[in-house]
Amino acid sequence: MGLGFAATLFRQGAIAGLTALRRRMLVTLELNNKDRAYEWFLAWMAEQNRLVASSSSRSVKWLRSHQLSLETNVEQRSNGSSSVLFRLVAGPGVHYLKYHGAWMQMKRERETKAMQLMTGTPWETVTLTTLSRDRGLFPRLLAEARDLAMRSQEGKLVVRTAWGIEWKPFGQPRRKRPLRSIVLGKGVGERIEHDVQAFLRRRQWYADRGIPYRRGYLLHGPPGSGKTSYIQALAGALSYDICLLNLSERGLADDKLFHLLSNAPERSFILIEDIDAAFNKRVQTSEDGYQSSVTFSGFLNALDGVASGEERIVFMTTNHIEKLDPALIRPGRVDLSVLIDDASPAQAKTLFTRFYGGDEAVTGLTEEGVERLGEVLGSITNEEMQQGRRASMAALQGHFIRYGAQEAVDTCRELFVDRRDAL
Ligand SMILES: Nc1ncnc2c1ncn2[C@@H]1O[C@H](COP(=O)(O)OP(=O)(O)OP(=O)(O)O)[C@@H](O)[C@H]1O
Repeated sequence: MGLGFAATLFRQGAIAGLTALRRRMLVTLELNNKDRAYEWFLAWMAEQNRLVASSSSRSVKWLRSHQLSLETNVEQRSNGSSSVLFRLVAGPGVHYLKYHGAWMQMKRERETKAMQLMTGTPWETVTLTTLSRDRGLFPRLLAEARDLAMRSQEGKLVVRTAWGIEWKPFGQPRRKRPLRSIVLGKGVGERIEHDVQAFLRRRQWYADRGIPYRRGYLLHGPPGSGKTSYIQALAGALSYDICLLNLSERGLADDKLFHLLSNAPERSFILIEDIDAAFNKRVQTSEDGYQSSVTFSGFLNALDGVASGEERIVFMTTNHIEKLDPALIRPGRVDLSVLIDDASPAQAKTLFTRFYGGDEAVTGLTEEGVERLGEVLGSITNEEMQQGRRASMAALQGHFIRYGAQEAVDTCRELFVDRRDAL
């Protein structure tokens, strides 16, 4: 009996001792996939896996990951083409690494029974454990992971879409499009750009007057005139992201919409395209007849939002401004409304020069081509244009991609078609 008692006492003592030792000696960090740092950390691990294999990692000298998961991404190259990339990330299980001389255990766990209600993805956690007493180790590691994530987005445009009540990146960050590659009517682009810049400079002015710090823009005009392209290029030029909101998305309801608009990531434009299709009868119906549960008044409420000091910039586009409810376009919801029209002869000429100007083989032709293009376009009378004989910038772009300079000029008149039904 005495022996048994002593053995139990010893066991309990050992357990308590071990727990105390673990508490004193081990430092643990838990990350879950609700946090942005979670993705950054996994990407950092994947990168270290690659670097350690080629002995070029500066901070990690040793890494063993036997369980890997595959992540497939599409990357856009600078010439516009894209390629599929495979990335091996640390899968669920235990991994070991040596970071700045300290051994660490990394454990990735996936909760299989419970899901995140709004997004339908399983809960995941990563637990990092180390014996090192250096308290700065984890912050340093996370900062490295964050910097790596930021570097991979530098010079790129991140487009996010709503995923439940969260904004998640849609595909890989895209190459930014230069603002000057969008050729708009005289002063049109500058007007929008200056307005946005003036708004961004006046945060304090809004705060002093207690006005909600938000601004709404409506770009209207025929299809293919560059509305969406301009907004994306402007976001890129100002190093903003785009949050693309589709109001006819299944499962989107007033409360979720309100949450999404109130919790958009900082430095992002919220872009709502074809707003006329969404609410022209104050009911939201998608192509297959599905009626979204977003109501018109719910949408207006979400646009107005809670009066917080958070910056919010909303861009809406439409082909049919006349179909919009006046309640939607009143100041406060739409502060600047701009017409982005079909190609004027001047725009067509600028686009022509952009296409063929840098091409050595046709440089001689370019000036002459622009002249001739001007003549051809000039021969389309104002009356004809008013009758609807117009060409969209998208059509001109397609034409210039298809033909050489000479042929493009010779055949461009046929681009000017009757677009009255598009207007
Ligand atoms: N003003 C422009 N300058 C240069 N390219 C243009 C311009 N307008 C359109 N394009 C080209 O045409 C294509 C379609 O443009 P975009 O989607 O921006 O038009 P949109 O006005 O938003 O059309 P929609 O109203 O149908 O959404 C893009 O590839 C873009 O490069």
